[in-house]
Amino acid sequence: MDAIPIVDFGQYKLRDDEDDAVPGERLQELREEVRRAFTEVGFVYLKNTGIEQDEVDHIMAVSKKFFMFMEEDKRPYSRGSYSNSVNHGWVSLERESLNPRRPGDLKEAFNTTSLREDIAWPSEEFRTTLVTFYKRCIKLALRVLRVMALSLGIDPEVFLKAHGQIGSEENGSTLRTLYYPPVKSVKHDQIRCGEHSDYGSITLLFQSKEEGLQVKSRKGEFISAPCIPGTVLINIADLMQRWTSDVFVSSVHRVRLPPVGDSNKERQSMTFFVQPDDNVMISCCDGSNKYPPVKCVDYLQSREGGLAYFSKMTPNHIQRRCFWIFDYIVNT
Ligand SMILES: O=C(O)CCC(=O)C(=O)O
Ligand SMILES: [Fe+2]
Repeated sequence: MDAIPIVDFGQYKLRDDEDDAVPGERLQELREEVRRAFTEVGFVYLKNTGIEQDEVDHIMAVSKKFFMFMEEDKRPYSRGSYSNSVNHGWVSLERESLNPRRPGDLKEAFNTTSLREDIAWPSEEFRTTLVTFYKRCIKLALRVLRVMALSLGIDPEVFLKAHGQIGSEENGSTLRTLYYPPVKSVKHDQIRCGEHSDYGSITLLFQSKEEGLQVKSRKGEFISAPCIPGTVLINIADLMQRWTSDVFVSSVHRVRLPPVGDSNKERQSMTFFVQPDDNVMISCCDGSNKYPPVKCVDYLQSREGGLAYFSKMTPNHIQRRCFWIFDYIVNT
């Protein structure tokens, strides 16, 4: 399978009146399709999830109001300025290179990592909109995780239990709203978002209609993953690949520049990066010893720039990480 499949999630869509635990038999077809997508491509479009395109468009419109603020009005909300939530807040243009061999990504982002009441938000509208959507994403993510466990023939609670504290300070799951501004000047090799795979368990991805997202197929070619209105694109992340002993694959993806002639087109997207609870031990779910057990928070920190990881990085990568840490220290 080379294309990203579209799977109908209607059997298990978010409904106000329904409990999360739907009998496994009702999900029979769904689990087979999900297994196929995640073992062969690592990405799937889910339709009929209960999250409608209007809702997504509205959150992007509210996010855009923030991205349109003057630089100095965004700066107080920078990532690094929230003492209890290091990953929460605004990430400025070119600040990150998801592929460290490339110059900084041509994107801005705002991470919602904490739902605490006592943190400052740029506006009440922004806060309620993002916090409400964060909670909607949790509900959908837990349903997807349940189907994934069923599709592997393991106890359906295995993944759910490991995400039992999602939405609290004991779990680092993050809703990221992204803004790709019109492209004015481009450095050599610079793109909107460099090649990378995500770190945690799964990612829920929502896009505006402007194309750019590409996923690396098993043949090693980048295939385009456009917005299909009304669907949610879900992908496997690295910790889930490890957890499933490489049965589910975490695929590399990127966001290319707009085609010449469309460079004034901005783009928006939102990602909900789902992670297990910080203190959960992740051991291969098939009972094998393919990878030794690892504590979730240790794994994620090593991926996000822990010292142990420095030995594997290129000088360019180390330089960027040091810059990020310096930035964090200066801002706190
Ligand atoms: O903007 C997109 O479509 C994808 C962004 C992404 O892959 C990420 O932030 O991890
Ligand atoms: Fe990603």
